Amino acid sequence: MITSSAPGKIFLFGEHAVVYGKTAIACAIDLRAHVTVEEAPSIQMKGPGGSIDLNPRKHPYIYSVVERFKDLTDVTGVNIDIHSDIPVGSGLGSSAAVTIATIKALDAYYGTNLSLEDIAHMGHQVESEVQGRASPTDTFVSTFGGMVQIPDRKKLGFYDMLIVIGNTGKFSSTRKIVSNVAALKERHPAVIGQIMDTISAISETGIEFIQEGDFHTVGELMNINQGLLDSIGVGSKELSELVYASRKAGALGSKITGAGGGGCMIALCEHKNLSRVAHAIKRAGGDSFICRTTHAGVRIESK
Ligand SMILES: Nc1ncnc2c1ncn2[C@@H]1O[C@H](COP(=O)(O)OP(=O)(O)OP(=O)(O)O)[C@@H](O)[C@H]1O
Ligand SMILES: C[C@@](O)(CCO)CC(=O)[O-]
Ligand SMILES: [Mg+2]
Repeated sequence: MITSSAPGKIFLFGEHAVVYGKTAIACAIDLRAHVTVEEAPSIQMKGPGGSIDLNPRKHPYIYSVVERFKDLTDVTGVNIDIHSDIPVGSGLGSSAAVTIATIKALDAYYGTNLSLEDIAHMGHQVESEVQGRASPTDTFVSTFGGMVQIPDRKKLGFYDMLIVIGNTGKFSSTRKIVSNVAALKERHPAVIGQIMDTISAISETGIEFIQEGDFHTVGELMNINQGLLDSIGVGSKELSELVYASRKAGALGSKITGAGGGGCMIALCEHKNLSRVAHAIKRAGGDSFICRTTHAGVRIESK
């Protein structure tokens, strides 16, 4: 029996634009997906009512991972059991964390000796297949941990940032939102293209201020990024309510994280107003919790 785990993530800047090769900054967080694999008569997923055979409609990410292992090795029966701390369909990279942790667990189980680069690459292929379009961000962060710049695949230094996550509790499918943005871009290529370029410029400017530790300016840039996310149709009334409540309570900046449409927003805070912001998000109807950024990427927990 082998157990692995991989982290979820937040986007400080650049979701959606990064799907079109623009710059984004994302960071791993201390919510993880845990995957246990053990010998079984067929390829199965453990569920609440017992184990069932792996099904591409019910388990698209895991199915795609297993299909890729069939190209690498002789895939024998295995039971896959997922326990994840990461809310599903909420912008915190649950799909990537589950995908990357499963790749690592199967790699150890079948002895395929994949490098971290191989794992991130396979994870990106899986997300691209299931989502239709995907940037390498979520799978890269989940593999390597820490703060990263995409598409350069560059690990930035570690910055201890105080973040409150606000969850609207509304499920959103990244696949669907990404395809809505693609359709909008097709209808208005020049307009949306320029918005994507501006988001890229925000990410690049943001890196400088993160490195200087000027979090007031980082927050200001997050607010500008939020306005542009709204403009490409990935906001919602509930997300905006949490964003404005957090700013009124003193957040330095706040924005959607991940695909949007529902799911989570993040608020960058100073120590003195962390709990005020967390309470304000709750009063505005969201669930809220303080998030720690983490160095730790994918790893084996036990063998
Ligand atoms: N604990 C889990 N067990 C099984 N499948 C999961 C689990 N968590 C996530 N998934 C898979 O990931 C899908 C959600 O991924 P999706 O990309 O839409 O949202 P997300 O990854 O949470 O958010 P984002 O991509 O915006 O960061 C689920 O529908 C499911 O297929
Ligand atoms: C919306 C998006 O930019 C982020 C999802 O976490 C999609 C992607 O990068 O694949
Ligand atoms: Mg996802």
